[in-house]
Amino acid sequence: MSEINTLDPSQYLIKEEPFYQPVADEIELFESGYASRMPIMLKGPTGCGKSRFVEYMAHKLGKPLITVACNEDMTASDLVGRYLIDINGTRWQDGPLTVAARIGAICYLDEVVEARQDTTVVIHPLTDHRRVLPLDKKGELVEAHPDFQLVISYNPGYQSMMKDLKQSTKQRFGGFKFDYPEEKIEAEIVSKEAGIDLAIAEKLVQIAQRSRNLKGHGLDEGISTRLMVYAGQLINKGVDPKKACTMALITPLTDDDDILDTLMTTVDTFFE
Ligand SMILES: Nc1ncnc2c1ncn2[C@@H]1O[C@H](COP(=O)(O)OP(=O)(O)OP(=O)(O)O)[C@@H](O)[C@H]1O
Repeated sequence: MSEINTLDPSQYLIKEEPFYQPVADEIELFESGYASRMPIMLKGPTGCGKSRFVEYMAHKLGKPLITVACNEDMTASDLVGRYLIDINGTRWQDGPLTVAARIGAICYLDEVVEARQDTTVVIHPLTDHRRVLPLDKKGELVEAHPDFQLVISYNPGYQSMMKDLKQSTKQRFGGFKFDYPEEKIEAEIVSKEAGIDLAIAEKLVQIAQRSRNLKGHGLDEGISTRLMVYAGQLINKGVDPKKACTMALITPLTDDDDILDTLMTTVDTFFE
């Protein structure tokens, strides 16, 4: 692929408005943060709407969105770029962070805490008054486009001493604390996303809430909104609700047979 294509912002625009159900005043606050291009951190459990929120905001602001799923094997070069060798010799290829800084995209680093600390520090000069990205290997200093914004997410539940952001990284961001929405709102989200009756969505939420009470008592995480949407989609396709719950809500959650039995009993009380 030629570099011209990589730098075409239109390919990163979100064409259709994603459905996002606000929980409080996060939309207005994010807009205010964006006005000063404040780097933003989204904290919260898996599948609670963080990525959807960023997609929605990128669409609302009319800005391209470049998302990077971070992992522990990721190096700074994966973000910034590297030299590649091909038949024509050596050429530089920008990484996603560099592309975003050049074209003025919102760059979303999902699960940033997974990346090693020596990788995360590359964002430092981009997230203070300098707004620059040094490409050391290339000998170039990229000045961020005026529209560029950095957004990161992480799940504090997975945090350990080894996997945490340095204070010097944390204190470069404004933050939003996400959680699963309150019952009524979550049922509306599941009903709308999966195309099922509100009454059925409410039952799924009840089951999820029971599982969330088991967090720390045999479960690392309770059932997420995402899994409920999966269950709802199966029900929408005519799958028996009990089977849908087993497949989408219960089986992926744990390998502990006792907990699986407990959760299945909960499903039985809501769906005959
Ligand atoms: N407020 C919301 N409005 C609309 N849909 C939502 C909302 N919250 C959750 N969802 C639904 O839940 C799904 C999972 O949300 P999302 O992918 O944003 O999770 P996440 O918090 O980014 O998770 P992860 O940390 O695992 O990446 C979405 O695809 C969407 O169907």
